[in-house]
Amino acid sequence: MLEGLLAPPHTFVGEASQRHDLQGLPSTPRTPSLQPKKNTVLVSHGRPPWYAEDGQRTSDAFVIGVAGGSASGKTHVARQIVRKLGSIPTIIILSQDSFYKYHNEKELALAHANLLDFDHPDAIDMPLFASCLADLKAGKQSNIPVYSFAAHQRLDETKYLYGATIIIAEGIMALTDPALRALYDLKVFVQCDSDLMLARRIKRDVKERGRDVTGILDQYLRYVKPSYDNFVQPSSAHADIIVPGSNNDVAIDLISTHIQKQLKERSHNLRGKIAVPHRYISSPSGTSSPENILEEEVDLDIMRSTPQLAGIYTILRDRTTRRQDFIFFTDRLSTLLVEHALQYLPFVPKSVTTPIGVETLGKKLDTQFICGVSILRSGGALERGFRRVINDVPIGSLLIQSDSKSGEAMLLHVGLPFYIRHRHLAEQTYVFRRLLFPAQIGTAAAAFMAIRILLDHGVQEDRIIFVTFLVACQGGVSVLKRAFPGVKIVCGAVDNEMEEGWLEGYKGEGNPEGKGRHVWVMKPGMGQIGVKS
Ligand SMILES: Nc1ncnc2c1ncn2[C@@H]1O[C@H](COP(=O)(O)OP(=O)(O)O)[C@@H](O)[C@H]1O
Ligand SMILES: O=c1ccn([C@@H]2O[C@H](COP(=O)(O)O)[C@@H](O)[C@H]2O)c(=O)[nH]1
Repeated sequence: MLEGLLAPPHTFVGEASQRHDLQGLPSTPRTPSLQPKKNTVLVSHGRPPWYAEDGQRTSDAFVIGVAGGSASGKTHVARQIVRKLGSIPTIIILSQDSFYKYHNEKELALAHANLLDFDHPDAIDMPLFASCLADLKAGKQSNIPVYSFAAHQRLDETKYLYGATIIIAEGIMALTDPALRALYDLKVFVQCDSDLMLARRIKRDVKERGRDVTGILDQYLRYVKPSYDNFVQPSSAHADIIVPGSNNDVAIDLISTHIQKQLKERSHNLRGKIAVPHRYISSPSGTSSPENILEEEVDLDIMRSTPQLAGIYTILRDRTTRRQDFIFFTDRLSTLLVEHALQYLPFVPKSVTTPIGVETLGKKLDTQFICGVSILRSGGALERGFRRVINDVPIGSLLIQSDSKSGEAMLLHVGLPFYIRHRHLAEQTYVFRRLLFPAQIGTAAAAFMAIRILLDHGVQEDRIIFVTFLVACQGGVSVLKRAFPGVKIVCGAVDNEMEEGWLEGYKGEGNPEGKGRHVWVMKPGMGQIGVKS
């Protein structure tokens, strides 16, 4: 009995990362709903690899700090930069407003009477702002606070963010704090006339923040203007670029060009490096079979072949197999694989008393922290087996696809379970195992990316168990093990390697002239698993 195979209670706070497609956005906003949202990972066409062949991250996110008075146009500048950058894979506009401190009853009463100073640097939780920004810059996840302007309060939820190539941190105090300034690659100050800022603030706060004109003016004279003069305006001395608060298209063009140049210098082509078969495997000596090479040199756990296992694979490879049989045997195979993979979970001795009163020593699972992550869409087939073997297990998903032009793996969606999203859980779980499910390891590019994502979140390498139906390319899997030696790879079968090929006449997305397409194909005669769904 697998006692203890229960998920911890799901006390979810915060949302999964929301992603917004920027493709097709007009160059000037038409409706507010088309504005790039703050505190959300904005995705254009997917995120290409952000790590090298050795599995290590190649660079931090590029961070821009944008400061200026209230309603000077900081958000407008940030959004225009996002629009101009268009094809940048992933961007976050991180707002300092999220980091206003929690207010007690007394402070709330003052806030609603416009008697609380929100414009002093102490009103903002600067250490939290800096640590969230530092995590995001370093490619880690962050669960940032959510603040309500209408309620003047930090809410009981957080927002999960992960995976930005560029971060624009904006706020009135974005340049006042030395710890924040140290995180920026580019510092921008938006300079605007005070009367224009006041006029804009009245319009905006009435429309968007549930305020009345008298209250806005009281607050402005008491706190906003003095703070601007004492703290905000002086911080412009730290800026690399001063941008005007209106008619600022030229300045935004210059900033965008600078960012593009910086990113170009950091870019690289990963796939060309990791998809080389046999790159790290010495050539087979004598009669070594692919299975032996993989088991000995790559430390792969290939399930022992039994007549029943061979029978299942034969059915799955048979082109005449009916759809319902294919699904049935896929489920059976996934159950066998997951049962086999459970050996990597920690078990401790447990003594129980039997119905006839005899004490007997057994085992019990020594962790509650188990979850699954599927790589969509092929990994979905293994989920059923996983659910059958482990009760109530949370399963997340990653959508990773190859770019039609470059062949590079592209991350399109991250939907991770609660305790991978929260770093303190991921890091403290010394008994934690994560099961990761691609159906088939081919070039390993998607598997490589999936492992990097888990490591970015704080999951320990030796607690990642990679379960797959088929290893189809020796080169791919060896590169994977070379980069992440601690990861366990469990598979049911090994097929001959895949070949890189050129599909002549392919006409489609990214290739309108039909000049052909770079593809990976199985060598002639090889069966395919997981294509009949
Ligand atoms: N360059 C600009 N041209 C026209 N209107 C602008 C410009 N910059 C900002 N605004 C308007 O001013 C208001 C406040 O701008 P916003 O970017 O929200 O300010 P901040 O983020 O600095 O508080 C918004 O209604 C915005 O549309
Ligand atoms: O509960 C709150 C918190 C803040 N404010 C005011 O907001 C601005 C900063 O936001 P911008 O988007 O940069 O304008 C600041 O001047 C505070 O006075 C608030 O009114 N209520």
